[in-house]
Amino acid sequence: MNLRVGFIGGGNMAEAFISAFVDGELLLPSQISVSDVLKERLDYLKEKYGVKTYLCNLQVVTESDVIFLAVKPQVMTTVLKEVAGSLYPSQIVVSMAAGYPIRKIEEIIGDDKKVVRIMPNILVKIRKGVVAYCDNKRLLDEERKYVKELLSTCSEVFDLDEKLFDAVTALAGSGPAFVFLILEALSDGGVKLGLPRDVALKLATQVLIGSAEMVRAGEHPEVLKDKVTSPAGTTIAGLSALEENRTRFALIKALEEACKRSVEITKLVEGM
Ligand SMILES: NC(=O)C1=CN([C@@H]2O[C@H](COP(=O)(O)OP(=O)(O)OC[C@H]3O[C@@H](n4cnc5c(N)ncnc54)[C@H](OP(=O)(O)O)[C@@H]3O)[C@@H](O)[C@H]2O)C=CC1
Ligand SMILES: O=C(O)[C@@H]1CCC=N1
Repeated sequence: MNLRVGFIGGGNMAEAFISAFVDGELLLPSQISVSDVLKERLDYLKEKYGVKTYLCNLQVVTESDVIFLAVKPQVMTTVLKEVAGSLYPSQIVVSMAAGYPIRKIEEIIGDDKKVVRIMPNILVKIRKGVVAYCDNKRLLDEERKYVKELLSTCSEVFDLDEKLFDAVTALAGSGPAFVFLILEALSDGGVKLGLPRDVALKLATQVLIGSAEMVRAGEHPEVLKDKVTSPAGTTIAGLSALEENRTRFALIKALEEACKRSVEITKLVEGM
């Protein structure tokens, strides 16, 4: 299968996918079309990736077999109502909007349409993302396979029940922002101790990458943590400060709050 792919909304996530698809040579720029309300944004995407761009969302619908909806959840209802009459049951609609359920999409465009809901993260841009995947069972096996292949070129794809999407949104969707904050804070700590800013950021980044790689290689973080921590040494002094400041609790709470917000967004959009 070699389908035409469209994006409605040409913001951060659309660019992350476009960049991954084009740079990964999975799709030709001529197979990709994008629409947005901002002409400057479209000019930027056309110049950088060579994709086709339109101010009209319906043009993307006309030109695409797979249509990614990459607008904010609060804009989804308007966009879905706009495109509903132009969609064919053969087209595949892929929504990445946080908190926007499949049943709401079907309510607007019809439950005869092929609908996929994903929760990606910004790391797809460098083809190291994760994507949670579910669909409304209307896709043919080969279509489902194609969409997942497309997504797996830039991410690890997890088949998950839609009821887990609020939790996945918190951990995987929002997660990179929490990690960027941690990286920034570690760099600041280094600067406070006298390290040059660029050295501090590079050290913090390498520590994070290496630590994640060790966990990925199979050892549990708790075991690894103990290997770093000498009796009466430096690490336990630092860990003790983290515990005193309830760092674990703060991270758990961050995920709970992000998840709660995803549920709130669902309630909000269901009233639209
Ligand atoms: N950013 C992330 O890391 C992640 C985001 N998501 C989801 O992806 C979706 C997109 O997020 P993100 O890329 O960050 O958002 P952005 O705001 O960066 O991109 C959305 C784009 O859509 C444009 N837009 C607004 N209204 C319309 C319209 N009616 N028709 C066409 N385009 C329109 C916006 O223009 P303008 O700015 O002028 O409004 C903007 O350029 C969201 O639903 C979000 O929940 C999911 C996982 C991760
Ligand atoms: O902040 C948000 O709402 C979006 C969804 C997950 C990441 N960014």
